[in-house]
Amino acid sequence: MLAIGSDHAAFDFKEEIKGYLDEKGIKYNDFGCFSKERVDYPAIAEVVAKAVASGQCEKGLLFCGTGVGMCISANKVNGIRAVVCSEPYSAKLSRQHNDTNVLTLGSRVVGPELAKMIIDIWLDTPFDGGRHARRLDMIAEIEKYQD
Ligand SMILES: O=C(CO)[C@H](O)[C@H](O)[C@H](O)COP(=O)(O)O
Repeated sequence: MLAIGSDHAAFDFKEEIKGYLDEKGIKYNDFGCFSKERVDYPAIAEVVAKAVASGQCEKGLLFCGTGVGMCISANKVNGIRAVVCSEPYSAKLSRQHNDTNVLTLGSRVVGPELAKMIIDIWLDTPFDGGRHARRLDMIAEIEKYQD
């Protein structure tokens, strides 16, 4: 189960991606927003990130105008490794090396077809583990100091 969310800037974009996920038979929980009325992206990022961090959802997809605000906000939740991507290479490597669990995209940056390609490769690429796991452990240690 994916957790997905957007602000108003990416509402139509989210609807298009939901249709794509439906075609592929990928289940998701939409945490909003539910119209084009202006909303503040941190509120959406927080609920999606917490759904992932708690294990309620396996991974998260967050969309806003640039993907940047969603990425910054999601990464404030302990256990979240969010990446903003506008091309598939970083999406793939973020899974292999960083085990990212939230992908953010900018509806004002990437078109829907490129977005679908990025989402596909991000969802399909496993974490490599090995030396990369040690580095994720180090990131988790940094989180502990913030409590
Ligand atoms: O948070 C953002 C930038 O990092 C997103 O792009 C938002 O969608 C954007 O800031 C919304 O801006 P608006 O002028 O309120 O549409």
